[in-house]
Amino acid sequence: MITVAEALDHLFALAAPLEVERVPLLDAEGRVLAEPVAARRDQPPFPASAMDGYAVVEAIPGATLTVIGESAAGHGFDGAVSAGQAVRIFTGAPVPPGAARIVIQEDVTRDGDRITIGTNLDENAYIRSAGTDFRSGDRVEAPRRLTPQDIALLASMNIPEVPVRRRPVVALISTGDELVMPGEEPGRDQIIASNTFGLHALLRQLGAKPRLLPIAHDNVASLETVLGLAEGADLVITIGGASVGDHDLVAQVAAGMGMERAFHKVAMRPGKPLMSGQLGGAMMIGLPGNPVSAMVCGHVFVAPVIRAMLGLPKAPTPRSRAPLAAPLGANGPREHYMRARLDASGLTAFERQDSSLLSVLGAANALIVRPVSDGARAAGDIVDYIAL
Ligand SMILES: Nc1nc2c(c(=O)[nH]1)N[C@H]1C(S)=C(S)[C@@H](COP(=O)(O)OP(=O)(O)OC[C@H]3O[C@@H](n4cnc5c(N)ncnc54)[C@H](O)[C@@H]3O)O[C@H]1N2
Ligand code: MOO
Repeated sequence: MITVAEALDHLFALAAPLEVERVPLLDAEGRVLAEPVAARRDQPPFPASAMDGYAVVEAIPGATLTVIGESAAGHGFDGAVSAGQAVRIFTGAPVPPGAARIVIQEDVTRDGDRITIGTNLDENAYIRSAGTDFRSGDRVEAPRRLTPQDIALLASMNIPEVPVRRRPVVALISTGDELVMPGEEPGRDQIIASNTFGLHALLRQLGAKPRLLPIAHDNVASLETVLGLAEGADLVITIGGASVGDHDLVAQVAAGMGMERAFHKVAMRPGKPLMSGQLGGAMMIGLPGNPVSAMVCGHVFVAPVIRAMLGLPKAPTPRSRAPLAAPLGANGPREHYMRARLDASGLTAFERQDSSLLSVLGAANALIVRPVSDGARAAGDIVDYIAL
């Protein structure tokens, strides 16, 4: 069995960044910017007022000035201001040449076209110089996943379209005679397919395009048919049938269809029967069927693969560190991803860690990562975890 780190290296070797496509800014949220983008203008493009008030050369307390015109946002004043004069100005409007500061209207009394400057002045100049936000040519660097804040910045830079990585198309295949879809009537020995749904949601969150294929039965012909339907996907994910039982046929069938296997079995818990390889033009990952195993492998392996396909750095799912709120026994020979709850007192692993328990996974907000052969841990010890 290989380690989790070795498995990730194999997966990264198979996961190439996808092509670049251009999308309108309105469709760019959550997409991964593929190339740096440069601002097409300065912002603000002119010195702009930060307040409603009067643009003046100098603000002498008690002085009286003549208002010679108005500068509003979108309609600047056509001229300059000289000593003894003021231009009525509003937030965002161009500051006329000659003006050195804005006196806010709260500090002024007005009588017709005359203003008198108050004696207790707010000293701020309230002028935003041209380019204080960004200059033409300033860059938004790539790769980065675009946030709503990034979209606002790019719009301000006058960039209507951005280059992003194509979303990876991921075929999701559940395998097993015992499975029916949610909403269907299960037979006596049947259960509901849950893993495909959890992974579908995870893949969407990661920015992939999941395609749910029909459930494959536990026989060679059915598996071949459904794997055939995955044609055109960038990544094929099978769920279940990965272990050693008589009906665990995924590795055998995939091999028969020409899969070049990179590895099968990883020293982790849950998730041991994980496999991966190259199947035709697609990368393939075979996930274990136990529901928690499939979801944990989704976070630990599928997520980094999708990020790599999107052109983000090839890196494990980020870990954080926190103290244990309760002690933990020693770990065995497999890296253990323990379902846990993180709150103000620290991390508490759930009592029940069986890999079939989706109710426990659903209650967890963290996976404590126990290294191979980690000794017993006391409350207060700092450990690694993955946030869920
Ligand atoms: N003798 C051994 N038995 C098992 C071993 C082993 O090393 N030796 N490994 C165990 C481990 S660890 C895991 S994990 C499971 C995984 O096996 P498979 O990948 O072959 O999964 P299945 O046998 O098909 O299913 C396991 C379990 O999960 C349920 N399942 C499967 N798919 C779904 C789905 N899409 N949605 C919901 N539930 C699903 C299935 O009904 C089974 O209950 O093998 C152990 N056995
Ligand atoms: O590795 Mo299995 O995934 O422990 O339940």
